[in-house]
Amino acid sequence: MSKGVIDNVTPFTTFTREEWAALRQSYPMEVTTEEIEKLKGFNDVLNLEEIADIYLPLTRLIHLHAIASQELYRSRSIFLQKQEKKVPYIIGIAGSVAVGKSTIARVLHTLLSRWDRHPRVDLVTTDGFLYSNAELEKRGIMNKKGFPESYNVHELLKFLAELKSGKERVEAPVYSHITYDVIPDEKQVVEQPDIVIIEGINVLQPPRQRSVNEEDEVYVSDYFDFSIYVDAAEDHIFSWYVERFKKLRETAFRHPSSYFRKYADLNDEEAYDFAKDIWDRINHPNLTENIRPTRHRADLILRKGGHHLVNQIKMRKI
Ligand SMILES: Nc1ncnc2c1ncn2[C@@H]1O[C@H](COP(=O)(O)OP(=O)(O)OP(=O)(O)O)[C@@H](O)[C@H]1O
Ligand SMILES: CC(C)(CO)[C@@H](O)C(=O)NCCC(=O)O
Repeated sequence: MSKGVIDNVTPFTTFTREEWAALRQSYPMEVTTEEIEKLKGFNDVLNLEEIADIYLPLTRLIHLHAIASQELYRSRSIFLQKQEKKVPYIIGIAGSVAVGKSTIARVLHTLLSRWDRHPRVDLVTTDGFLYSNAELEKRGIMNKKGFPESYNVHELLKFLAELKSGKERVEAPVYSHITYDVIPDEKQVVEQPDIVIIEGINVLQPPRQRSVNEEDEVYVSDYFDFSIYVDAAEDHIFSWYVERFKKLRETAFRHPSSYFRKYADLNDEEAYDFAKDIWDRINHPNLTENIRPTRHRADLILRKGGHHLVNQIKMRKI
């Protein structure tokens, strides 16, 4: 039985695409031309109706949560009779490799920045917290990239703890999909954000080792104010993985420092076989063993069908 359902009682309310899209009418929400340009800039096949029907209501919901959380914070400061440091509202986005997490994270980034109450939105991917290839080789887990043991979770927890303690300037390591490795000495600086979106396959995973000291047993998601799991049928995700792999032959794989340089000239059939091999050996087992089991920890589950169109939304009631 899944963790999200106990004796047929579920903590989620389910919306069809149509029911969810209708929520948009409760508040006038439009996307400006400037926002459309920004969204097209990072993904030119994004469907704008999808932005309007799915992501505008979602950002409105998150906006309401973020405002309520700011109010709660203010009341707490009054109760404690001291001005606490400003802390960001943190959103986690989880899901399989190639399910579309970074695309959704960027859409939310653009749309959430529109509100005066929380204009400073930052986006951080947990890819930067992967161990370097050299370290993965040393540990003999180069073929486990993306598995829980391939991340420096301690560093990720430290980063989140610093953010949530109101530290003014926090740094995160950066990963390159071109060199297929962490970039040495490059850091992403996050300064006094109102909202931080943390996107990665591992963000809802439990600690790997049980701690001797219970107080040390912290989940990455303990730092989240809101979390989203992006879901889709395996065959869709696999086809998006293959499509992206094929597209990368014309772009990232041609880059002089690309790790996959030698694959830039694969024909379609060879590219399919190569992508399928990586999928079968690494990303698919990771999805079934480590990623999908975290689905019901999310506050919201977005389920996508063909063409990346969301066809169902589950929202946590409590
Ligand atoms: N809403 C969308 N509309 C059209 N294409 C999309 C959409 N979302 C994602 N894609 C495409 O699907 C592929 C996977 O998307 P994306 O890179 O966002 O996934 P991801 O979950 O962040 O993957 P990874 O974990 O490997 O970084 C990309 O080729 C992307 O362009
Ligand atoms: C960096 C991750 C783990 C997550 O984004 C993923 O894109 C990845 O590189 N997985 C390893 C197998 C592969 O190359 O697809």
